[in-house]
Amino acid sequence: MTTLFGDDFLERPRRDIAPGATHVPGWLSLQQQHWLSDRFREWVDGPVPIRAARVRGHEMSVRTVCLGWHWQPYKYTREATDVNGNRVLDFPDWMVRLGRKALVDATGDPRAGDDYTPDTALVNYYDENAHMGMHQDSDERSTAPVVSLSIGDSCQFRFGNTVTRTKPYEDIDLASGDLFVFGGPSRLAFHGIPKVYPGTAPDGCGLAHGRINITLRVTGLS
Ligand SMILES: O=C(O)CCC(=O)C(=O)O
Ligand SMILES: [Fe+2]
Repeated sequence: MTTLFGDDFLERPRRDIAPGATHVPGWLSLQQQHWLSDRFREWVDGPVPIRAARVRGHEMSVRTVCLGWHWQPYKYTREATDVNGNRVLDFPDWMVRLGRKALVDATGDPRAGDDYTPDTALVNYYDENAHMGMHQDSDERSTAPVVSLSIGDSCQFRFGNTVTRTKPYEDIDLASGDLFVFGGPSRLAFHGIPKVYPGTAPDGCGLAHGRINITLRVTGLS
């Protein structure tokens, strides 16, 4: 029998990791994960193909496609000048609503999303060998929170401090459907993905291999 509040739910409660940083396991239903996986395939086939950004001459192992604004190290542009020059897809209205709901659910404050209008999404794809080094999300001019969604294989997520990319940090597993929000005093915390756990994507999430991560952000640009 499957129950709504089975072991998985009880073992992985919502948890504050640091002030302003909250992990909400299982936030997206399987159906929502599947729907987002389908959208991912449309974005990949959009005007700007998914690509590995080059950071100081090295290709990242993660590949990224963007909505609203195109991120390239270390700026946002409307046109993907480091790919094919095309303008990226518009940021969808439903993603604004999704971001607002995420803040409400992560904080428990029904008003937490009222002033939140994300205008860019970085959509990352990790194959089984991909990882992301410790970094800050600091190319945005706004201090509004980052909303992060995970679909597919689980990964190890390292969430650190705002001063150094080294310890203290905490390692947390992010699974398919999980929400992670970091804002306030944690907005500029260093974080990274040391590894993906291949073969851990749940049946029905819409992704057979690898991991999709979607981060919603406010660029502060106009
Ligand atoms: O994949 C993740 O969960 C984090 C991605 C990330 O930190 C980023 O895109 O800046
Ligand atoms: Fe990041």
